[in-house]
Amino acid sequence: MIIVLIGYMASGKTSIGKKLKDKLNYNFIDLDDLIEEKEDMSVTNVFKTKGEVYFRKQEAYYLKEVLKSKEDIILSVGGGTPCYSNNMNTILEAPHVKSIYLKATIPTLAEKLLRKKAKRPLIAHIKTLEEMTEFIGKHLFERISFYNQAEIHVSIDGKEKDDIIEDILLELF
Ligand SMILES: Nc1ncnc2c1ncn2[C@@H]1O[C@H](COP(=O)(O)OP(=O)(O)O)[C@@H](O)[C@H]1O
Ligand SMILES: O=C(O)C1=C[C@@H](OP(=O)(O)O)[C@@H](O)[C@H](O)C1
Ligand SMILES: [Mg+2]
Repeated sequence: MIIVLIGYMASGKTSIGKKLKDKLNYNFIDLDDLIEEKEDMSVTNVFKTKGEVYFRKQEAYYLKEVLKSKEDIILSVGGGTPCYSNNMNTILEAPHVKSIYLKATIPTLAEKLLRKKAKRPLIAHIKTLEEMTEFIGKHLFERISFYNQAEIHVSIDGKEKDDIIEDILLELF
């Protein structure tokens, strides 16, 4: 089975995916890390030197490549992955795939992202909690219809990573 973790930036896709992999003894792939490895460049530098459109093309290409695998994989995608290039349908239609939305409220995301914005080119320029809250409000509104299509929804607000993993396991098995 391939378990795909989706959700907004800083909802915990990468870090929860890494922990879940150890629990389930699955392989782990982070789509951003895979792109960085293939491009031999950070996501920030791909955005800067090649542009977002190029990044989205690579993202869609490597998503399809990973979903072809027959192995057990936890796949953490980027926050934008489900929202471009028909990728959400690709995820939903792939055989042996379970999609999980790590769902968070705007205040949770704004507070986290203000501290963790440096490596996220879409929000790195945002300075105050107020601006971050306004940006996420608009951005999440554009994206939520994609995220909501995931088969399983798990709320992350106020939870430790281990509690989120428990909730995911309860939903999965
Ligand atoms: N439930 C949580 N409690 C505390 N910190 C968290 C939690 N989930 C994620 N984090 C931290 O928030 C940051 C962003 O998480 P990350 O896994 O990179 O999110 P994503 O891949 O969805 O952007 C990381 O530093 C991570 O360790
Ligand atoms: O939301 C987005 O469009 C993006 C999210 C990032 O991944 P994380 O959600 O893991 O931060 C990364 O793919 C890139 O910076 C674009
Ligand atoms: Mg990530």
